[in-house]
Amino acid sequence: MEMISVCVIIGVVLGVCLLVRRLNELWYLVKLGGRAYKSLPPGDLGWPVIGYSFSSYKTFIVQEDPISFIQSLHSRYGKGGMYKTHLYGNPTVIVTNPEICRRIYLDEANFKQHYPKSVKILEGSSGDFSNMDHKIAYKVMASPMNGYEVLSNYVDFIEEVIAKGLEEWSSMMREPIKLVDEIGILFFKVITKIFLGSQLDAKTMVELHTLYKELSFGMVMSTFPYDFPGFTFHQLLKARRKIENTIQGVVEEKIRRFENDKTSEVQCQVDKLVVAINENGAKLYSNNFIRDLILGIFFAGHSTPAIAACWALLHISQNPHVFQKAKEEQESIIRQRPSVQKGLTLNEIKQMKYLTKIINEVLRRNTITATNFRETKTDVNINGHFIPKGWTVQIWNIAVHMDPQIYSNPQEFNPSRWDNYTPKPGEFIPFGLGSRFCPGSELAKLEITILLHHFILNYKMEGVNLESNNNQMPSPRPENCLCKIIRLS
Ligand code: HEM
Repeated sequence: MEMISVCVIIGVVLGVCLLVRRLNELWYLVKLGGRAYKSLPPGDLGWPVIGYSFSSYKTFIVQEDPISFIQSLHSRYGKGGMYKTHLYGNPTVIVTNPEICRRIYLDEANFKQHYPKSVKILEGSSGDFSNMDHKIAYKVMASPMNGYEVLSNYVDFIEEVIAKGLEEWSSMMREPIKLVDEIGILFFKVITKIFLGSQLDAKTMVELHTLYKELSFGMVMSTFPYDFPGFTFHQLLKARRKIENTIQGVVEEKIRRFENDKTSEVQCQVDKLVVAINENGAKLYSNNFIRDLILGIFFAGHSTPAIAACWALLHISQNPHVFQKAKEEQESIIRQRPSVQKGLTLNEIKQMKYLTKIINEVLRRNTITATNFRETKTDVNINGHFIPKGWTVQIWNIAVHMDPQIYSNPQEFNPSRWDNYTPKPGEFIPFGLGSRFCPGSELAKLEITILLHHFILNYKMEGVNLESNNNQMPSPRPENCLCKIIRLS
């Protein structure tokens, strides 16, 4: 009798679980209607509210293996490259097929950028930046970082910062350094110079760098975006306010300089924005716009290229044949240099064909921006699959780059796979595509190239532990990589 009761209880519990588990499906079935529901991409909406958020969290944070999440979708629902799911409170379609990723990136009529609230925090608090027409805002962001002439102007400065940085790290030989942080500080110097004209003092630079680290950590961990003491989101807002205050101080100082001295020289992008006026003589960009623009640019402008550069140093140090081939190329370029020439030129950088392959391979193998987010503006039909208006679409750049049908043996770090290889459209998307294509891509590649050039010719690395301490969020990065940089005699 007792046995029967236990079985009944277990049966009821399982039945209830099964029913609850199906509630999300039933909710969308009723909401969309049977036909529309059936033409959604294959997949599973999971539990009510939480959907598959915990699985996604587990694969990124606990297992540090986002590809296993995609592999399980492939094995359960086929390799169509579009899967419905439910993540972080939103019905979501995950896209892993290169052609569909490309199509979504380029389709501004049907898709808009959409990030979780914790990431949107980067837009700043005033709304002046996010409400600005995107084409204008993009031009303001991209113009100081693109084009042959513009970039030529930065080569000397970047080289100086990097050469000094490497020298300092090697002089602290007994103390291992946290590589990704140290490179981040160097690249921070570059981006502040480009946008502010001068560098911030060392203390402010380190403070900002630490606050930005808090920000990126909080953006990931803040699963509940509510501003209550004790919640990560609360800490996130506090960090952002501190960053805003510091940047605001810098912008106001510049405004005062131009007010006090009308002939003051315009030296950098922020100067240009501060003095810009419209046809009626009114200020073109509000102070809040400028502050929020800088807040976002500083975030994007130092951490992502630093992570890529760190991976590059680790890979070449762990692959002696790659290091040797790269060294031969660098030495050959230096041998051809006129004796009067002091430093690198952009023309020399353009000759670094093998180094370019190394950087491409890093951007593929360690896709820094693993996913990008969009939202459907209207009901959309792609390859016979229906995506309802208002759904989130996650473009999985990392899945494209780790697809064995596109890149054989994708786990292998192999710069030579780029010999005579041009990826098909959508198959290599480290910087996205379309109107939101990363405006800092050229600058990032320039910084990484100059760092590798100096490292390969003059230094080596010791004490690397590539296998452990990687972190997948917010970007796949060798978070805790400690190493020594040693100058070759
Ligand atoms: C290896 C380094 C970098 C990687 C992998 C990277 C990746 C990306 C990607 C994938 C996007 C597209 C986002 C989307 O479509 O939603 C993007 C946008 C952006 N990136 Fe980068 N980025 C890097 C370096 C930089 C640098 C150095 C800067 C500038 C200082 C920068 C500034 C930006 C900005 C401002 C956007 C937003 C563009 C917009 O929304 O219109 N990035 N980046």
